[in-house]
Amino acid sequence: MSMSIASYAFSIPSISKCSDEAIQERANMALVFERYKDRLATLPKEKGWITENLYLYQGFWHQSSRRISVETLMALQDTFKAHPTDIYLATLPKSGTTWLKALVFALVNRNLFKDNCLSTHPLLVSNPHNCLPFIETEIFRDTPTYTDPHSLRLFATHIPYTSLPQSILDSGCRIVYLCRNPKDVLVSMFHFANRLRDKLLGPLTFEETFTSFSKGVMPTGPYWDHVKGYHKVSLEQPENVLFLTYEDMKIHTASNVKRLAKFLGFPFSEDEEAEGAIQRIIRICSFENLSEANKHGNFREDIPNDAFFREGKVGDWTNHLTDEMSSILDEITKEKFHDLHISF
Ligand SMILES: Nc1ncnc2c1ncn2[C@@H]1O[C@H](COP(=O)(O)OS(=O)(=O)O)[C@@H](OP(=O)(O)O)[C@H]1O
Repeated sequence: MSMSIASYAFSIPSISKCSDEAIQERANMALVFERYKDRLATLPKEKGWITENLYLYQGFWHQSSRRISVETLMALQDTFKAHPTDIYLATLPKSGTTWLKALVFALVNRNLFKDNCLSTHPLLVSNPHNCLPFIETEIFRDTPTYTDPHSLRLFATHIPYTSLPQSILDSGCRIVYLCRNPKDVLVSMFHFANRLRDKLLGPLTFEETFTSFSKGVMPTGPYWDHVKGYHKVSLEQPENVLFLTYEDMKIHTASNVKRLAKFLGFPFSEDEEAEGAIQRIIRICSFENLSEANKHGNFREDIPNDAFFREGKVGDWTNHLTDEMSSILDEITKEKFHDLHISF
């Protein structure tokens, strides 16, 4: 299925949330948590990273009582209706979600924000997470993000492939999966969790996060099963699922943005390429530009904007993992990915 930009009306999510909406959202969240509390109580649990516990549901570990949580997943599985034209950006947390959201938002909306209005480009005045929502948070909204039934809907999700709401699996919509070296995911998650973790729970040590990660216990982990689920379907249904890696995106950014645009049905014309449209998008979404735009303010009441921007580099794990830790993760990855061609 190929689309042209002209054939779709975009509704860009509203960037500032008024306080009435936020209050309503919190009330809706409380109702969802209440509805699934009995099921939650039956699930095995382990010590959490950001929240006190993680719960094992359908083979993956999830937080509870948060916007992205096991109760939200259950509610989505019960009620979420996908459209065949939806686009989902799937990632394990800390794999480059924010960057991918920015790139996809910038490329599909490129005709709305040309050079002359760059200073007001949504990505340079707001957090990419405001521009492209997670389906996990849609469940709490009274008014859906995309109100126009004909608009193309762009969503992100951390849900493992095998737990996606059935309507997404049945809809034939497109999914982009971004995967990152497990050692950099671990390090990024370690820093993120310690920033966001409730102070009453005390800080996490790197050793304990390493042990949990190796056992597969991290939000929406095991890491390896999450990656394998999407990788398998990208081989079976390449027209529906595009599999990318953060590391390759870093080295070959332009060719990957071009590939993304084609896969999503928004290919760059020769003229656009010649006039530098791809480079413009890459520039807007660079770590430097996005982190500068998100130096201040909060994404949510409990999440500062700058928590999503730390180093933005490949290989920061060398500053955190001992040789022994590195070999252990290499061994697990080799064993779990032995039949896959994924390189970082
Ligand atoms: N524009 C851009 N380019 C490259 N890298 C970027 C960019 N924006 C964010 N980052 C880095 O991505 C890491 C955060 O991961 P996620 O965005 O997946 O986090 S989240 O799941 O949405 O919470 C986190 O990685 P670490 O720096 O290694 O912690 C961010 O710094």
